[in-house]
Amino acid sequence: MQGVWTPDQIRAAEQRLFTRTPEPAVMRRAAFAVAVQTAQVLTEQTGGVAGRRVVLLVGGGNNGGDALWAGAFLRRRGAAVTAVLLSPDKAHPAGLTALRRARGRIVEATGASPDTAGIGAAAADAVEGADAVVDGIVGLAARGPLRPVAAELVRRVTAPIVAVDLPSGVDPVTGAVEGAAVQAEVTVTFGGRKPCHVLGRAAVRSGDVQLVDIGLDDDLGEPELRVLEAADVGERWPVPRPEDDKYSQGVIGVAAGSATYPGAAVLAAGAAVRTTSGMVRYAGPAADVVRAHWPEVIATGSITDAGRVQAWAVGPGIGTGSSGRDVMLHVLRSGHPVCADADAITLLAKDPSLWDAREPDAPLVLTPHAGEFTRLSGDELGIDRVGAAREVAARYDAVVLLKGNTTVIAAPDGRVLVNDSHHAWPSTAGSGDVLTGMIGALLASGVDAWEACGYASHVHSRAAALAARGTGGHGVGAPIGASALLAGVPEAIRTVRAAALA
Ligand SMILES: NC(=O)C1=CN([C@@H]2O[C@H](COP(=O)(O)OP(=O)(O)OC[C@H]3O[C@@H](n4cnc5c(N)ncnc54)[C@H](O)[C@@H]3O)[C@@H](O)[C@H]2O)[C@@H](O)CC1
Ligand SMILES: [K+]
Repeated sequence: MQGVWTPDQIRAAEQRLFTRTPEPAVMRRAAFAVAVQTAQVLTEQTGGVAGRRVVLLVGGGNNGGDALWAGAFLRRRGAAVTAVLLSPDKAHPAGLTALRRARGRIVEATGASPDTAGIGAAAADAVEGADAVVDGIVGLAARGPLRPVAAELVRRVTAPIVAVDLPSGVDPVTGAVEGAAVQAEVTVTFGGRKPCHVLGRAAVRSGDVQLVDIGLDDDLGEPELRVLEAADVGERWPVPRPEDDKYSQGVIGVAAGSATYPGAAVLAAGAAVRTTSGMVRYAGPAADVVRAHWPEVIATGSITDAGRVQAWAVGPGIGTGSSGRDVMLHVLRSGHPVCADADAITLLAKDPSLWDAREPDAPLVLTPHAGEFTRLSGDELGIDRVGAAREVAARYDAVVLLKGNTTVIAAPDGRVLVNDSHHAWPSTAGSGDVLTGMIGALLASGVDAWEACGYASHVHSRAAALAARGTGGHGVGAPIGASALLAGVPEAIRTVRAAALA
């Protein structure tokens, strides 16, 4: 599991670190790692470091200081280094001295012979001719979109960029990207990942995130967000043990679909079949169609005849009328863990009396997309998706899995898991029905609700990528439907289990 800390948490930890290790020593360690990564990028792209042209974009804070020091280290490897200063009077003094001593070149962004955008000729030439760029414009202190000169320089870069701490132009806390922002090849970050490395478009802008140990670990405290790695998921994925039988692994009930729209039922029930080896029951008007697709599912027409289950997956395609409401009453009164999706969420949002049917201690998972989330919360979903999911999770005492390119999974006690798949293959009709079946099956096998959402979400996006990219998960990929995603689930489970065993 990877931890993610807010800039405030990182700064507080840094202050404690500086009582043991002097700040300049910490900065040099950070900058050295930036230099190593830049050398690697240069070698990959141009076959070497000596004689290659490196441009440092240097803002007026310590982020720029890191870049200047990195430039001094790169001079020792023979690179030709030009620092472009965005705030010449605020540039980090010790970093500037180090670069000068190493015979780096220093120019001002808005220096002599400016062009129509106000960029000086020397800076414009340097950026245009660079083999690699180090982005030290702004780091933890970033506020709002990039200022115009910085934005203009970033737009002009065509060389690969190594971002210091985070790609300039993204919001460190929310991951929002408004206006120009660096698209990094690699981001070298220090002490702990920050939210922008794992949230939304900023995660994509970060490229490959390299975490450098600067000695902060003991001072960081509880992370703000957590990210599951393949091995975490594989380690805990339920598989049959020698002493197991079909009942001991959990029986899941699926209440989804309708006679007119049986697809949701087929997908959710099929997902449950492929997620664990326990038993799957289906209750609803699509029983015949479900049985025809999945002979292993015990299907019945009415929820009252469903038989014993250990968890329910409910909602996709059940409608928002009185029969859907009856289904909701039944599953909420059962006292078993429930994963409520789609129409189940709409029903809960429009009919608050349904909440009274819920057994107070039974875990409830809500898996809204943005529109359903708005119905639940009563507010438009803004940029702070993490805060919004946390608030709704606490309000309803439920685990909230907020769908989107970055999936946010908030527990009622405030813990948040984030799943950013760095691709969008799961965004296809029916994909949510598959996720619901997967979460339900994990709940039935006794996995904690918050963790079940994290595991299912991770495997779900992995399955989509495998399906889109073909065997082995490589290549450019082609659009998939939810059935293909579902077919990718077993291979996705194999890959996470292999990671756990490696
Ligand atoms: N404190 C330390 O010794 C360490 C700090 N580290 C570095 O220090 C950074 C934080 O340094 P600072 O607190 O000095 O702050 P930053 O360097 O992040 O930013 C400060 C500067 O950016 C400008 N700025 C803010 N928003 C901007 C925007 N939207 N467009 C353009 N410019 C903008 C500010 O006016 C200011 O000049 C970290 O990100 C990391 O790179 C690392 O060296 C590790 C150790
Ligand atoms: K930066």
